[in-house]
Amino acid sequence: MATHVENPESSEIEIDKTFRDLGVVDVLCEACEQLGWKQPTKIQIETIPVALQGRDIIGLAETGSGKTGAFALPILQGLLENPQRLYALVLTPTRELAFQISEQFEALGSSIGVKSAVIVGGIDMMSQALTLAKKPHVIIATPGRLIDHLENTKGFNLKALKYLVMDEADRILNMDFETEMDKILKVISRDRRTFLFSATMTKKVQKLERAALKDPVKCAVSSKYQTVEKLQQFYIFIPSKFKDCYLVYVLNELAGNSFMIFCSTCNNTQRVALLLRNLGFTAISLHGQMSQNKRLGSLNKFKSKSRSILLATDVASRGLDIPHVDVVINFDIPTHSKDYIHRVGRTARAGRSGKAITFVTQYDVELFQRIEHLIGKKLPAFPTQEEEVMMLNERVSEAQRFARIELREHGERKKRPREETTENSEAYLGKREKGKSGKFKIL
Ligand SMILES: Nc1ncnc2c1ncn2[C@@H]1O[C@H](COP(=O)(O)OP(=O)(O)OP(=O)(O)O)[C@@H](O)[C@H]1O
Repeated sequence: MATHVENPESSEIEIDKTFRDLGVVDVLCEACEQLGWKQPTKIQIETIPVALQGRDIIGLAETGSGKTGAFALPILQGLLENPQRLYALVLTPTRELAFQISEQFEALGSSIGVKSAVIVGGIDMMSQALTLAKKPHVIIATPGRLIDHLENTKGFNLKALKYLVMDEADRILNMDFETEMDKILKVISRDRRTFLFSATMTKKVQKLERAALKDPVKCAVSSKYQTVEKLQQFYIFIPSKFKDCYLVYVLNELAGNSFMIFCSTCNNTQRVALLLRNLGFTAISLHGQMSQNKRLGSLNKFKSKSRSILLATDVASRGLDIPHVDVVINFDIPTHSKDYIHRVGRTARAGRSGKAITFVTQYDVELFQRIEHLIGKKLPAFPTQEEEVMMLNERVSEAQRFARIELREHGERKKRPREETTENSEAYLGKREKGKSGKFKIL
C-alpha cells in the first residue's frame, strides 16, 4: 500500500458520540438531523474536532463513510464564524461529483444561507458558470485551466480563499494536473487550511503533503484499504466468448435490483447498453464522450429509478452517492486495482448492504489476483448454472447483432452532424471534449 495514514492521537475511535460532542454548532447539528444523520460516522468523529481547531487534514476512510460531511461541516462552521464570499475551493475529479458535493453543501448550509457554485467542463461552460456565480462562498470545481479562468474573472480574489479541499485527492493528482496544482497553491491564500480526502491514497499525496500542508493530522479509520463490511463480493470466471451471456444471466438471476455496470471503454459501455436494451432491460449509459447534459440526464434517470441499469466507465467510479444501487458489476475488470475499491463502493453505502460481482476472463487473472491482494481477501465464485447461461446464447447473439448495426448507424450519423438524432443515439454521439493538450479525454 502506498500511503498508510493514521491518527496516532486516536488509535481507538469512540463511536458513541454526537455532532454536538464534536464541537459542531446547534444550527449545523439541526441540519444534520434534518438529513437523517443521527450520529457522526467514524471519519467524522476523527476529523471534525481537529478541523475545527484549524488543522490541515489527510483523511482516509472507506467508500460511503461520510467523508463529504467530514470536510463540509467544519468549512460551514468556519463560514458561520467569519462570513466571507469565496471562502473555500473544493476540487474533485468529475463533474457529476462536483454537483453532488455542491448539493451536500447547500443541504447542510441551507439555514445559514450558503451559496455554492459548480465550475466544471470545457472553456465555454466554465466561463458561463463563472458569470452566473456572483461570488459564492464555496466553489466546487474540476481542475483543468480553472485558475486561468478564475484569475481572469472580475471579482474572484483567490488570495482570500481560506480552505482548499481535494476530494478523491489521489485521483486528482493522477490526472496530470501538476502544473495546475502549482498554480492553485501559488494563488490561494498561504494562510488557508488544506484537506485531502479519499478512500485510497498514492505517493503523489505524500508529495503534495510536503509541498502544501502544514503539520497535517492524518486520520484513518482503518489500517488498510477496506471494502465495506456489508458488501458481498464475488467473481465469475468466464470464457471470453460468452462475456455477454453471463451478464444477461446475472441480471436475470438478480432481477428486481438496481445495477451499476462498469466497462473499460466508452464504446463498450454504449455497446452493452444497446445490447441490454435490445433484450428488454432498462439500461442507460454514462461516459466521457457524452455531452454534459446527456451525462447529467442519464444519471438523473438512474437516480430517479426510471432506469434500473447504469452502464458506465470509470467516470462514475468515484464518489457518486446513489443509495439505491444494489449491485455493482465489473463487466470489464479495472486495470488499476484501487479503482476496484471505488467501483464496488458505489453500493453498500452508509451502512447498507450490497453485492459486487467481477467478471474475470483468462486474460484478467493477474489483475484479479492484484485486487484480492489489495483488499486482503479471497473472493468466492458467484454460483452459475452453465446450461442456463448457454441457453441464452441464441437470444443474446441476435441482440448483439442488432447492437452492432445500431452502433454502426450511429457512427455514420456522426459523420453527418446536421442530421436529427434520437434520444438513445445522442448519448453515444455526445460531443467529445478536447483538453488543453489537444488529447481527447478517455473516461
Ligand atoms: N453521520 C451520518 N449519518 C448517516 N448518514 C450519513 C452521515 N454522514 C454522511 N451520511 C450519508 O452517507 C452517504 C455517503 O456519504 P459520502 O458520499 O460523503 O461518502 P464518502 O465517504 O465521500 O464516499 P466515497 O469514498 O465513495 O466518495 C451519503 O448519502 C451521506 O448523506
